Amino acid sequence: MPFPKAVRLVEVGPRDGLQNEPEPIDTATKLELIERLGAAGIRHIEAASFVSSRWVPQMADHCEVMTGLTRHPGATYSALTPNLKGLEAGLECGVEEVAVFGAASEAFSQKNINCSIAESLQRFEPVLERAKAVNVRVRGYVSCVLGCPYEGEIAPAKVAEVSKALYEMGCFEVSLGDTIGTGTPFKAKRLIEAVSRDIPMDKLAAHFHDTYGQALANLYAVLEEGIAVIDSSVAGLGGCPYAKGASGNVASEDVVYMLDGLGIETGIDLNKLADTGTWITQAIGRPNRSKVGVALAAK
Ligand SMILES: CC(C)(COP(=O)([O-])OP(=O)([O-])OC[C@H]1O[C@@H](n2cnc3c(N)ncnc32)[C@H](O)[C@@H]1OP(=O)([O-])[O-])[C@@H](O)C(=O)NCCC(=O)NCCSC(=O)C[C@@](C)(O)CC(=O)[O-]
Repeated sequence: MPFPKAVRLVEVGPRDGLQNEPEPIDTATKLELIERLGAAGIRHIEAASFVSSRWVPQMADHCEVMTGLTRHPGATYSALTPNLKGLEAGLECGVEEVAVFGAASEAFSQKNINCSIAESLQRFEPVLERAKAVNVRVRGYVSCVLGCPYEGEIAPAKVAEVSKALYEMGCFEVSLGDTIGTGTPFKAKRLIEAVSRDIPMDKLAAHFHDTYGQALANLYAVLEEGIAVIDSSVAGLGGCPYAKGASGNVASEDVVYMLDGLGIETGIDLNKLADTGTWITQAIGRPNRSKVGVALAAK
């Protein structure tokens, strides 16, 4: 299949990137991060998470973030909502798009959201119904699509089954999470082949972590399959609190640099994005995990 002409980047840095930070990050820093990402041309930003603050304290200021952010024209600011309680809280704070998150691994589902895969799908149904009633789009995540920290290998058929359930429930897009970054390119291709039998390619997204340094190679492989939506995190921030050792998402700067080189449009200003990566890593005292970001900063 030819490469897509354009890719939509979903920036998950403010949520996936920051949710695991041990020290509290003030709301003003999160808001400035979101503003800078918007100014760099990113038009889809996952800004917060309406989960239990006992489970994920870093996301406790979700409402202040959603109500305080500066909206760029044409941009969408979304939030995670694992259940109806999360959705109702999000709606009160003006969320315009939400995401439910399940897993292709039973053990990960239990650790992450405290229920089985089947129970999670039951929890998501009322979220989808209520969101539809108020015209809020729902994205669906599937974690552990290329490996699980507790169960090891995960069969593509299992990922396809959970993804199909989310899509049939009404999720407008299903994002496939290589939560612990163990995937490799052929495996990533086989995964997309399996999942795209039931879901149109343009309703799928790749959400790859870079723990083993494979994320860009895996993205190249799935671009060849026709994937045109990529999740990434500025400066490669992040890691999942329920996947020990998981490092951040693939760095947004690295993805944009690769896509620019392939002649694939993103609408994103790489220099502004790289400046944002330099700024946020200095602001929170983290190393910049974007090779492109580091290289551009050194120029
Ligand atoms: C899902 C729950 C809430 C279930 O948690 P639970 O304990 O099973 O839920 P519960 O219904 O039994 O409620 C227990 C308590 O939590 C409260 N509660 C219940 N729901 C909410 C809510 N929405 N917001 C705030 N509070 C909530 C509820 O009110 C109650 O409070 P209490 O009466 O004990 O004071 C919990 O397990 C949780 O918050 N988990 C956190 C999961 C998480 O955020 N994980 C990281 C994000 S996923 C990820 O990073 C992967 C992804 C998406 O990036 C893709 C990839 O890379 O793979």
